[in-house]
Amino acid sequence: MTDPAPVIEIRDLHKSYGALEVLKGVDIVAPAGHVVSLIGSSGSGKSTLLRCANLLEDSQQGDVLFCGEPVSWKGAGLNRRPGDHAQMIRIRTNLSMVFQQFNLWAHMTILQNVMEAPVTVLKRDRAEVEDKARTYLDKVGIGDKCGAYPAQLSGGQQQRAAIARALCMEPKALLFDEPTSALDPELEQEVVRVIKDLAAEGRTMIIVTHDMRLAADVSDHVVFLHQGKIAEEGPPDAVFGHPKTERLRGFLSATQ
Ligand SMILES: Nc1ncnc2c1ncn2[C@@H]1O[C@H](COP(=O)(O)OP(=O)(O)OP(=O)(O)O)[C@@H](O)[C@H]1O
Repeated sequence: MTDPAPVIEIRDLHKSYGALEVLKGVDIVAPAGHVVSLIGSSGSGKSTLLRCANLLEDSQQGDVLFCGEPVSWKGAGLNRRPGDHAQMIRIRTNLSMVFQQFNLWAHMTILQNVMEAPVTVLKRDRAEVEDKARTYLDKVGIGDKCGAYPAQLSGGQQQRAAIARALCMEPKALLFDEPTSALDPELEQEVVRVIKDLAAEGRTMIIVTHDMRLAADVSDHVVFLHQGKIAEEGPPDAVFGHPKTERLRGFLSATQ
């Protein structure tokens, strides 16, 4: 059976910061409903790749396609001009990102945080957005925290609020950048459960993670990045159960 149509396609992506070559020609495809996890040592370029995918960073070479449409700054003909803003917002709306450090607004309640971008950036109807926001907060298990401020929540609750905020954009795909790395182990599991539920619903996701169990449990495809290149990839059973390269075997034994 052939895979469903790709939602995200990354083709031959190259990214440098000055003389530092971080991505050296990376190809990744995330078909609709699939979960792709990116694993690899610190500094291998995982976060940079996600940031290029949703236009937080520009790349020097290669393409990022969203539902077949080029979204790299260069590929989309974007030039950081004011007129390009609308297209950038459309792309970011469809590729909603969850960050390691939650990035909630401290001066807003949890409900306001979740509603902020759909109401002020996307100009959606406030009452409809509020209904959706409450539904997504219930879904991630913190429906009773609508009126609380981020500082009044645990890290796990804050990250679940950040996931509700990403869902409230009604994106076509979710990008997670180490969503559990800033959490204590017991809080980590609350967030892992939510991500597993999203995977079971058939959401398209790319997850950068240091949590090999999470990658093994939720992924359709696992990509092992080493020094800016794909060193090995495949279904989780193969990557974790039968690693082919010495490099991946070394990485996996170091992370156990
Ligand atoms: N804005 C930047 N300017 C200069 N160098 C950067 C910048 N962002 C990242 N780098 C460098 O690029 C390399 C890859 O960083 P990146 O954050 O993508 O790695 P990573 O695999 O996500 O690492 P980690 O697992 O530690 O988060 C690192 O050497 C980092 O120092």
